[in-house]
Amino acid sequence: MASNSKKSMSSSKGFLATTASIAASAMLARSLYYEFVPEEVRKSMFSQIKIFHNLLSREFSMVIHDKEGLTTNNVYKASMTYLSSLVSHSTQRVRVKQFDDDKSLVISLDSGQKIIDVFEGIQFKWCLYCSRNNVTSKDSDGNLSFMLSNSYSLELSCKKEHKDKALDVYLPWIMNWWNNTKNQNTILKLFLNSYEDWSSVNLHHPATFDTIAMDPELKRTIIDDLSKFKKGKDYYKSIGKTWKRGYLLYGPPGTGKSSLVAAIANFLNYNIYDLDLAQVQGNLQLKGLLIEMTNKSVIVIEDIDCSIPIKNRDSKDSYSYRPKVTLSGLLNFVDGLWSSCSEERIIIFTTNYKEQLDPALLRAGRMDMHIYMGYCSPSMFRTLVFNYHHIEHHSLFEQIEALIKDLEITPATISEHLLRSDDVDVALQELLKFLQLSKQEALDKENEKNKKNAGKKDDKKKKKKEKKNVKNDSDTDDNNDDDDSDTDDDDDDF
Ligand SMILES: Nc1ncnc2c1ncn2[C@@H]1O[C@H](COP(=O)(O)OP(=O)(O)OP(=O)(O)O)[C@@H](O)[C@H]1O
Repeated sequence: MASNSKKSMSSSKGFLATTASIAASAMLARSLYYEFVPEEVRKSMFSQIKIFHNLLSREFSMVIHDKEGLTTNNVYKASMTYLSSLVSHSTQRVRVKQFDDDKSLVISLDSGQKIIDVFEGIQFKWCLYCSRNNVTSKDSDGNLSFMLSNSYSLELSCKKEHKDKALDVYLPWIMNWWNNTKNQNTILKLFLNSYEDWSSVNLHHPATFDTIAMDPELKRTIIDDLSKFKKGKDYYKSIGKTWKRGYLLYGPPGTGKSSLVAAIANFLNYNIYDLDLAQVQGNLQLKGLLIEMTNKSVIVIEDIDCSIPIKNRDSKDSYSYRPKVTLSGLLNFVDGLWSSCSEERIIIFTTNYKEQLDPALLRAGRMDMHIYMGYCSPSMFRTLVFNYHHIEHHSLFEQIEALIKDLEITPATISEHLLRSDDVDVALQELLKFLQLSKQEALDKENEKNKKNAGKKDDKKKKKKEKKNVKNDSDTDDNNDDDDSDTDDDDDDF
């Protein structure tokens, strides 16, 4: 550990300066807090840290592991959340990890990286360590499989003379800070995978069920389904099912599938894990990513038809394809044993081509709801106008809606036109022109097609006629031949 720490010191210099100034500005608030640390917080805190007594060193240090068995250690959570609040002010790139049972954001530093926090004039050094452990698991057939899992620990150290301050004031202060901040509203996160890690950005997608344009009845059904799911902990337990739900969103591009995913996350107040299967090296890594995800999350795999080889399970061709993640690996991910290691999750697949998916993915019970996102209807148009211009009536609505009924226009295209001007009259005029033009183009195409078809029909008729004529000719010839032969015969007879 010591050599690791030394290595990382130099690389974190710029960051330390930022941290120090933040720490100084937080000082006043701290002194108000730490006097009110409840006794039970202090007691449970001491059970979660390991103190090291090194008689030869002039430093005091303690280690806080991320987990005790399967439960995440609260002191670790609090410390990491606190450190992340310091780090989030710096510009350095960090990886983000979130804890299982609450929404507190945690930024995990690179292993070995140090943070120095100055508290009441005392320097406290924090260092994060990561170790890889072998985890053994058994599948339903009793086969053993092994995988590597990361475990983290934080080391806190300071001069020996400040040991009491660290244990009696600094750590309890952090615990108290955490208890006070964790109930505040947090910003949702969008997690993206790169190989075996997740990184995140803030999710600021404004889509809600109010702004999604879709069939009102279908919208109500989805909202009811999600509400039932959210309150369903006991229900899922009573029926012996993992507390999760699967949705398949399908339809042409630009009909709002991604927007619906964001609306679902905003509705449930869940983070989104946007799983890119192309980044995953194999089924084992997929399991690893699954384990890293937290409860209360929406997992989305976009364009599932492009992500996984279609119908690859029985096909001999699958050997030549060699997919990184196989269909069976994905099915295990969706509802295999490993998927039950967490709860309160929504899994969403999106596709433009539902008919191309392997039936195994569509099987009843795997994806609980199949939701079709279609072309814009008049009622969807009204939702979009209201979103962008906050109006419910306009003299052009009737004309526009009549055209929308006749055309296959995506909500994305309508949105794009509505956004072209802040002036609703201008925007709707432009949209009307565009729709009229589209209608004209559609009519021209139709006419062209009809002409072609008519041409083909004429050709066919012509060919039929020609064939008939040829046949008639040959029949006549045959008859003539017959006549001839008769004559010949006659000749012979003669
Ligand atoms: N049903 C809808 N309701 C509201 N806005 C929509 C809808 N469909 C599309 N939009 C608008 O069009 C944009 C693109 O739509 P979105 O990305 O959600 O479509 P998609 O179906 O996921 O497309 P793709 O299949 O290409 O990923 C959105 O940002 C949104 O502004």
